[in-house]
Amino acid sequence: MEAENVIDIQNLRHRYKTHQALGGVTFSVQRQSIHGFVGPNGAGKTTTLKILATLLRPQMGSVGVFGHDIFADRKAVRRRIGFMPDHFSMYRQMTVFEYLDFFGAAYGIGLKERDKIIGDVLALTDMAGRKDDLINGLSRGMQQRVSLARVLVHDPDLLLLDEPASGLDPRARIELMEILGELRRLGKTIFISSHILSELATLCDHVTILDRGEVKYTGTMRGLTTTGDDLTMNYQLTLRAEHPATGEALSRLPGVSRVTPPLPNEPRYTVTFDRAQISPNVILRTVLDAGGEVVSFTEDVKHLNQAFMDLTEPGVRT
Ligand SMILES: Nc1ncnc2c1ncn2[C@@H]1O[C@H](COP(=O)(O)OP(=O)(O)OP(=O)(O)O)[C@@H](O)[C@H]1O
Repeated sequence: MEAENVIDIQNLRHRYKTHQALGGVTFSVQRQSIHGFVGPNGAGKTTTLKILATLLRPQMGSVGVFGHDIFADRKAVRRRIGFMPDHFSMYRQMTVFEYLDFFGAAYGIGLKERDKIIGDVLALTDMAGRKDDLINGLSRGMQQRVSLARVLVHDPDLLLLDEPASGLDPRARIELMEILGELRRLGKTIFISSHILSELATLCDHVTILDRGEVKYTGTMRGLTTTGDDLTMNYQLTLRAEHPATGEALSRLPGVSRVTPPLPNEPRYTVTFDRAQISPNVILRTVLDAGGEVVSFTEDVKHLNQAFMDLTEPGVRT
């Protein structure tokens, strides 16, 4: 049986001469999740990714990938990971096909099989029409896709992507996110770093926030944005027109601790409740029974950027 977690990091520490880059990092990544790894400049993201990619030896702590020790079993780990660094490597004078063929050969894939695999990864990254183009002449977004295609050539189970969306325009970024969503559907686990939490919000199901070498949050994306302790919830209720009877009915409900009155000319209420005692469905039914005409009823999530600011400290670590 394979380990439940694809990545398991326990108390990882890493120091560059006098500088402590990672100060006891612990988190895990579940199979077939898209796990965001977010932190400001100098947080230690690239250091962690390089360790996971077996390019940097961990100094203290334990790092397991698919149940293998990252250092003792590094050959077994390398076969199952695909690492995309934060910069595009050389080989710009090659065509897209030559580049992928080169890496396929380096992985020991035979000629015939290579042609098929390269065809598949070019189709997946939507680069089939560019296979004879020189890498040098491609846009940054296209180079990122080639870089991703390269990582896929040996069909790894875990993708380690260091800031793949940096420098991309909004369209290229959205297209990249769509490709990553497709890769997850194909059964891959994706660990992806970024400076920007909101950039990963719709893509990732889990996130770890790192600041100055320390984990500030690790868990579900949803857990990050629900307010306070996990049982207290806030919902925004917007009515077509002000309707005092609805507000009164909600205030009387057991489990509802607060109903903020609507602003003048804006019939929007914030309903705070304990979800151990009452469900959003019961609240909505109460509103309808009271005669309120509902325009929307949605969870009021703490804004992602605010969550990020709350968890990380000001200033850049260099
Ligand atoms: N080779 C190195 N020698 C000395 N210090 C280093 C080295 N590599 C990284 N550092 C330092 O370690 C800390 C963590 O760097 P790292 O590159 O892992 O952070 P990061 O989160 O990836 O940052 P960024 O988002 O800016 O790329 C930083 O303070 C950085 O200056």
